[in-house]
Amino acid sequence: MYLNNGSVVRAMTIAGSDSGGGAGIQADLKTFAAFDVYGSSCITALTAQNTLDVLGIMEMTPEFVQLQLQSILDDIGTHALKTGMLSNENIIHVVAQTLQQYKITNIVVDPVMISKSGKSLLSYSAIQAMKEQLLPLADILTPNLPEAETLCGYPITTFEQCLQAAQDLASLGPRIVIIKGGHANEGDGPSSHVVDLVFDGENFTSFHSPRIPSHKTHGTGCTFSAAITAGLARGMNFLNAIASAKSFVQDAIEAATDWDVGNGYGPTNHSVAIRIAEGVVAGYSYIRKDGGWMRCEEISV
Ligand SMILES: Nc1ncnc2c1ncn2[C@@H]1O[C@H](COP(=O)(O)OP(=O)(O)O)[C@@H](O)[C@H]1O
Ligand SMILES: Cc1ncc(COP(=O)(O)O)c(N)n1
Repeated sequence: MYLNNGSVVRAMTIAGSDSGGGAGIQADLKTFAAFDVYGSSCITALTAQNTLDVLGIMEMTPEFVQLQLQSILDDIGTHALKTGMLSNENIIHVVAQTLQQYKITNIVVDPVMISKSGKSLLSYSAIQAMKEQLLPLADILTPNLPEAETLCGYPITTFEQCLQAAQDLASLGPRIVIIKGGHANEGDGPSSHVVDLVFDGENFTSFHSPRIPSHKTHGTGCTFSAAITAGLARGMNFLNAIASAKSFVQDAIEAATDWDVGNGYGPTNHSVAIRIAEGVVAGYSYIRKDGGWMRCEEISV
């Protein structure tokens, strides 16, 4: 187990259970283990789910969510924490309250709303609670494109709109916003690269990787945010944590391309070695120019 100053490094996830094992709590704990980080979990809802569909959802009561959080935080503690499927506003409320009460740091919020199979994982009425109560506590917010559109309230179809959306989301509280590009250009056929855009309140960095032509992408968002959380728990700075997470997800999709697990959006393969920011991910930084942003320096973290 990875040690930091002699202490076992711990990470925690607050999310829904995916009975199929590809997303949610199950993906998060597999990712923490791959990063050699001890993982604990608070389950917000059970889903009866496979790679084709979400057949049913059973929500926990807010009281039981709170009890799980207290039981972990009073004893085990955590160096970083992520949220995934939160299901409703009452759960969001107790989660936000408890994170403040225990002064949790290194909080990654993955604003999970809809499964790859198209089912809602967050009630519509909970979106405002997420914006008002949870986003101000987030160190890192990781929406995919449809989630960023919902939180912003406008469509994002161009790179310029994506730059604007990241700034608008940062104004709601998170220190760092990453808009993930897995869903880009879905209407006109996917592009050859997946670009994840990072805004830290002042500067933009974009991470580019080849788009793997695969349907084994169930749980990629959960895996990505869990990998960032594990990186933060291990003491990485945010860019290194994001770079390591992106290469981990890429390798996990690649390693699952010939898997026969399920008949729909198959899970990724978490049994891949982690690469701790070895200059493997190409990215770009941006400078302000003529009232807009210009891509300039190529970076590798
Ligand atoms: N086909 C793909 N090839 C390579 N990377 C991908 C692919 N699809 C998604 N990713 C990566 O997986 C992560 C999750 O992206 P995305 O699919 O947009 O999120 P979500 O799973 O929340 O919908 C991002 O880092 C993204 O770059
Ligand atoms: C419990 C749970 N949490 C999150 C997701 C999102 O993952 P995906 O978008 O890949 O379906 C999911 N399907 N189930």
